Amino acid sequence: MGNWRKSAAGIQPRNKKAESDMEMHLNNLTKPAGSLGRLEELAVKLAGMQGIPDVSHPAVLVFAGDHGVTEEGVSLYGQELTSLMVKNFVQGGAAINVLAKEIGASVTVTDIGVKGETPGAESKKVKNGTGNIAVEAAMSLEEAEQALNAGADTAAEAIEKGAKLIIPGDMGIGNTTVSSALIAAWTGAGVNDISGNGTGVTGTQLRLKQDVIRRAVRRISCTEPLDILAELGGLEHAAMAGAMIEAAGRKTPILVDGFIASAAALAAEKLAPLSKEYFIFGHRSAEAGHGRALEMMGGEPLLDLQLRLGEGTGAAAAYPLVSMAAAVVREMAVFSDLGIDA
Ligand SMILES: O=C(O)c1ccc[n+]([C@@H]2O[C@H](COP(=O)([O-])O)[C@@H](O)[C@H]2O)c1
Ligand SMILES: Cc1cc2nc[nH]c2cc1C
Repeated sequence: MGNWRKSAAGIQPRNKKAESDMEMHLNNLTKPAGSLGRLEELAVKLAGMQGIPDVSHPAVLVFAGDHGVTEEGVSLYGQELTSLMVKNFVQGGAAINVLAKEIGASVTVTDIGVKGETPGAESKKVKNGTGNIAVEAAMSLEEAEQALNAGADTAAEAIEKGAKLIIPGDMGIGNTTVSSALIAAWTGAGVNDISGNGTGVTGTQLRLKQDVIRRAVRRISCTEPLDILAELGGLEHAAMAGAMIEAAGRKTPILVDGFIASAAALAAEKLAPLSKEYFIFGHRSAEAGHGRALEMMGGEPLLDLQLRLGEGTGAAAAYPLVSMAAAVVREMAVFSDLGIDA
C-alpha cells in the first residue's frame, strides 16, 4: 500500500549539476544556441529530474470521485454522470482514451469515491462521495490520508510497470467548485477571480456557485494543508496529489493537466513542497482561475488550446512536446560529429 508521507520525505530536488551539463550538451547540438526555445528548457528540467531524459511509456491515471456539494446546484450535470463517464473510460470511449491512444499512453481508471457502482474500474473507493463543503467537511483526515495513499499506490504501480512519466487525470461532477475552494483557500484569491463555468454554468447559476464557494471557504478556519484538503477537497484531488508526491519521490516527471489537476498539484505542493520540482504544466485550461493557480506555482503551461475538459486531456495533448524534448537531446548530432568546433 502506498505511503504518501514516506514518499514525500524522500523527494530530492532536481539535480542542478545534471541541468548545467544538459545546458552544455544543448549548446553542442547541431543548431544555433537556444534555437529550440522551450524544448531546451524542458530538456534541462528533465535532465534535473532523470539524468538522461526518458519519458517513454506515459501512464494516464484517472481518478474519479463524487461531490456532496452538487446538491447545491453548482453543476450543469448530476452526480450520476460521474459513474457513467467511468463506464465510458472503462469501455475506451472518452476523449482521454482517444488522446492516450494517439500518444501511446496506458490509461488506468480508479474509483476513489464515486457514488454507486463502477464495474471495470480499479476500486480504491474511500467512500460514496464527499460531504457538501458548503456546510460540512468533505472528508475526515483519515479519509484524506487513505485517498492520498491510494493515489501514491496507483502511481507506484504504473512506474514499477515502466512508466517514465505520469499524467494524473480527474473525473467528478462538481469538482470545479471544489477546486476553486481549494485554490481560494491556498492563494487568498477572491472567489470571483478563481471560479468559472465548469461544465457550462453561467448567469445566476454561476453566481450561486460562487456563493457556495465563498460559504465553504468562510466556514473553515484551519491552516494546515491536510486539514484544508480534508475540509474542502475532493477524493480525486487527494488521490491525484498522492500520485504526484509518489512520482516526485521516484524522480518521475508529472505532466499536469488543467484546472482540477492544478488544484491537486497545489495540494501536493502544500503537503510536500519539493514535489513541485517534478511538475511540467501541460496546458492552460479555459476555466477562469487556472491562471491564478499556475501563478502560485510559477507554472508556464506548454499549450493554450482552450480545452476545459479535465480527464488528463490537456496534458496528453502536450505530451508530444515533452517527448520531442527528450528525443532531441538523445538523438541529435553534435557539432564535433561534423568536424566543427561548437
Ligand atoms: O480540468 C479542467 O480544466 C476542467 C475544467 C472544466 C471542467 N472540467 C471537468 O468537468 C467536470 C466538473 O465540472 P462541474 O461543472 O461539474 O464542476 C469534471 O469532471 C472535470 O473533469 C475540467
Ligand atoms: C460528458 C462529460 C465528460 C467529462 N469528462 C470530464 N468531465 C466531464 C463532464 C461531462 C459532463
